[in-house]
Amino acid sequence: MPTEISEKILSEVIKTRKSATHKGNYGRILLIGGSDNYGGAIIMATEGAINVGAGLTAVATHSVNLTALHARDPEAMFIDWHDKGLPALIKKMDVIVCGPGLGMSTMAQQLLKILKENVTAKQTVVLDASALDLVAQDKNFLPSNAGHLVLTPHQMEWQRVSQLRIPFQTDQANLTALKQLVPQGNVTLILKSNHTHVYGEDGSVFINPIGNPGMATGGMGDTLAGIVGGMIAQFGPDLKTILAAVYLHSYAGDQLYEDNYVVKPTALSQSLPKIMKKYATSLEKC
Ligand SMILES: NC(=O)C1=CN([C@@H]2O[C@H](COP(=O)(O)OP(=O)(O)OC[C@H]3O[C@@H](n4cnc5c(N)ncnc54)[C@H](O)[C@@H]3O)[C@@H](O)[C@H]2O)[C@@H](O)CC1
Ligand SMILES: Nc1ncnc2c1ncn2[C@@H]1O[C@H](COP(=O)(O)OP(=O)(O)O)[C@@H](O)[C@H]1O
Ligand SMILES: [Mg+2]
Repeated sequence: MPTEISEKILSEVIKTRKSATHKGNYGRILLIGGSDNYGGAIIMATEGAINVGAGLTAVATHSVNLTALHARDPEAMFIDWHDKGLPALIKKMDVIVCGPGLGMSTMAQQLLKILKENVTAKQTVVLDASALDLVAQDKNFLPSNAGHLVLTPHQMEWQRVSQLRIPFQTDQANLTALKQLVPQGNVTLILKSNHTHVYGEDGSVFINPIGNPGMATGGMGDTLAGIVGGMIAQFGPDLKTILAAVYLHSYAGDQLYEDNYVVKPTALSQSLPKIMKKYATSLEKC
């Protein structure tokens, strides 16, 4: 039986910031995605990362998205995803989120190749959306040389990757498929649904008991990918951080659903700093 994630995970993971710190202490994250058709996806992922408090956020996307990105989120740095400086930038990051709005083009495939060639064991890679669809087409796209991998498929994406049709996605079958996909085991699977399951490196299984159908809106998963990446950038790649990110996303969604028919992903992101402040546990002041 999976263990229910509970509210206490938020105060366990979210820490009050010490005075003697700077942006360099809260992690560097790069988000790769946003084709000329799907710019909104990478912007929503970026808003997730910024609003959970990633120290430095950079975005590699199609140049057509630059103005919209900076108009909404001037906190984010931008690099054209064709830029020759991308490999060097990847090397500087703690976390790389790849996939929201990436698309399936030759360029998208090239970007996954560049990611795999430049990522190291010190880094965490979060793969979402199109990046997972490309892995489903060719397992060689999986950057398994990263220190830690986090996969965030919805059930249909997981069907494509694992070859398990949705009715057959039981916990046991999912764990077996995950082991086949990443034999070295440095992977966490966030299998999204109305009650998301999380599969840890050690074979542990968790279920998210909260969330609501107001969250069934395009961009909600892109936002989660950014939240997961931003939380890992700042609190480290432990399973607890990942569970807190999943819970926080749904908790924020539930707060908004109390008096909204639909939960807009951008509104969810904007509500995060206030919620996190409430759950921050005190550290000794320095
Ligand atoms: N504003 C934007 O730019 C947006 C861009 N998006 C991007 O569009 C690309 C395609 O992703 P999509 O997910 O839309 O398309 P997919 O075709 O990969 O999956 C969506 C379909 O899967 C099925 N499905 C079954 N179980 C599901 C579950 N539990 N959750 C969700 N879907 C389930 C549904 O029929 C749904 O229509 C990705 O790159 C994605 O990031 C989407 O994230 C939506 C918003
Ligand atoms: N009915 C629902 N109940 C709870 N959570 C939901 C519901 N529908 C969607 N969600 C959540 O919204 C997110 C949707 O992710 P995804 O399908 O990848 O969206 P997108 O690709 O459009 O950004 C997931 O985190 C999922 O758990
Ligand atoms: Mg998605």
